[in-house]
Amino acid sequence: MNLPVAELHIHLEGTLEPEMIMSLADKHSIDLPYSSIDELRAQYEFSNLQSFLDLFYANMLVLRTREDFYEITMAYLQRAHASGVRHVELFFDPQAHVERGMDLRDVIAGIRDALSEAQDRWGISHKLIACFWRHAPASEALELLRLMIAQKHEIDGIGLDSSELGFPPELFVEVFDLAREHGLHVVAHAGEEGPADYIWQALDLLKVERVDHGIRCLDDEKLVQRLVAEQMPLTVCPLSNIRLRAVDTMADHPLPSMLEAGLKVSVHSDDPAYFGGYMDANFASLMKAFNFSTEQLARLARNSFESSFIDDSAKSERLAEVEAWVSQR
Ligand SMILES: Nc1ncnc2[nH]cnc12
Ligand SMILES: [Zn+2]
Repeated sequence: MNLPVAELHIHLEGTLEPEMIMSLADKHSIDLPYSSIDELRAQYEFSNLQSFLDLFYANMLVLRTREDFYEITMAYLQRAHASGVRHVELFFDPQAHVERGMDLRDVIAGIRDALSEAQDRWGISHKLIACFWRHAPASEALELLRLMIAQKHEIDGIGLDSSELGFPPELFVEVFDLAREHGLHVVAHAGEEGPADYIWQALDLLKVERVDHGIRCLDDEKLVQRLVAEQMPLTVCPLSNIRLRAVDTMADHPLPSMLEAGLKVSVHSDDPAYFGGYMDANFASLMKAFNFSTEQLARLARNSFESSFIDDSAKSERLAEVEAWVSQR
């Protein structure tokens, strides 16, 4: 299809493919509880968000060095390039890596090396977003953010992820206030499994610029009206929603009605190594279920660039690529 898009909701650690888990475990002599890739793959059946997160956090322990972060980021960017991604805003979970003794500077340097190389090789532009865990105390996130600011870590924004239910955005007001004071962009997962109220909190208390997922907004008509009026971006992840059972089947996915309602939605891959594929697989699955028109596809692509944090002139260039794609259809 080759639709040019911005990938705005992708967790670096969620691109860790089973083959790389095995090879990194081998490289670092880490004993995994699986003896083969097939045995590992057999674990990839999820009943909800938490059942996925348990495996996701266990597997990412194989990432140990700056080179590992370079390798996983490069492998992702190569796939992204092949699936039409022209701009990426990459999430990573700093707490996961600090917790096992890594120096965050190595993590970020490895990721940044690959991002710069992809910019030179394929013209993919980028931003880097550190996501804090909502299942961990907000004081821990605050301490880490203060350190990242003091050490001038090269991040462009912060996000909020991990287990949603029981961990409302209101717990993280101080963290988000500090981030905004320092000119960082702010986004948060909200309304993936959690209630529409968490989306209100993300907007009113965290003052987010984008809501990650946000599909549960449909339970609250007033909220939908507000999101439409403000053209607040929602980064929707169709394959993720199916695999984590937030939605039953692709045919039941609310994306077409969200588009129809005038919500600023775009399509993203979340954790593609776990959910059955990258940007292209998400679009292929949507096309099979909904057979979107050229205009619907172009709207999703335009929304992705308009929702991104790239500057206005780069945004215009990317939007022109979408129009060129439309005119070739
Ligand atoms: N879908 C998701 N929701 C919350 N936290 C995550 N971390 C990685 N993927 C996530
Ligand atoms: Zn996510």
